[in-house]
Amino acid sequence: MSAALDIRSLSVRYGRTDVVRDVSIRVARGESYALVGESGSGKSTILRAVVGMVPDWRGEIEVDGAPRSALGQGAFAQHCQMVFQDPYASLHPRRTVDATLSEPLRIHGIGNRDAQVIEMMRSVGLDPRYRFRFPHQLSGGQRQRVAIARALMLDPKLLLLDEPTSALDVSVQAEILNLLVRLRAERGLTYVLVTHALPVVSFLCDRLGVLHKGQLVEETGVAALHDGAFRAPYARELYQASLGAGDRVRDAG
Ligand SMILES: Nc1ncnc2c1ncn2[C@@H]1O[C@H](COP(=O)(O)OP(=O)(O)OP(=O)(O)O)[C@@H](O)[C@H]1O
Repeated sequence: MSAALDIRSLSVRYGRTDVVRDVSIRVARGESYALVGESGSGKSTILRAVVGMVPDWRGEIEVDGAPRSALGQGAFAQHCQMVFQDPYASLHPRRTVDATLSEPLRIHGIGNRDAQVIEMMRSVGLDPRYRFRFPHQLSGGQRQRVAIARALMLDPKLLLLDEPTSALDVSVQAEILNLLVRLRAERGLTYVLVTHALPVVSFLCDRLGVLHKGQLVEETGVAALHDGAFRAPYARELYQASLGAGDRVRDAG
């Protein structure tokens, strides 16, 4: 069976600098995979390459068995969507929740939009009476629920999550993480998550890849976050630095 996401020998350059070097990652359908590593290691760049937001890249990217380049923008949007760190920046300030959620349906010529918007709002835990509110009239957590809802409107199976909770208050982070766990189970989603927070990885993911200076230095199951069984020295360092944080998120989650 083809993978949800198959990245082979991906390299990305900004100007003359290689920021991602020869990275291969295969994420199975229904799996939740985390990319971790220090700031600037190239995590977000990999997600951006998948969604076509970097100009200078080499390698192969397949989504659901189809080469990224063979999927037009419309078809790609039905397979894969990205959720960004800051929902305030990623939502149009002058669009209501209704306008934001109906737009993908309108672009794709999908009818029955009112009912679908209301159903999706319920599905992400947003009261439908917020339907005609603007982003500034919502809390941070509600805004991130709108961003997640927007990503799901076309029923894609692959979600790329770029630090989806790190811009939120700690109390709200747990709510959004729980929502992501529930949505994955209900909809059979595949996640690729970028984060600095290893406790979030334990909570949400099955497997993780450790990036260091643009290279994938280790891939392992999340059990390594409990027993510390990392092989690569850099991955061990990252794990040691995170010790103690796990209990806090497990309690919150
Ligand atoms: N548009 C851009 N132009 C030039 N360099 C960029 C651009 N975007 C990112 N970079 C550089 O590419 C490298 C990788 O950035 P990237 O955002 O992928 O890292 P990251 O691991 O996601 O970091 P963080 O955890 O801080 O978000 C960094 O050195 C960054 O400065």
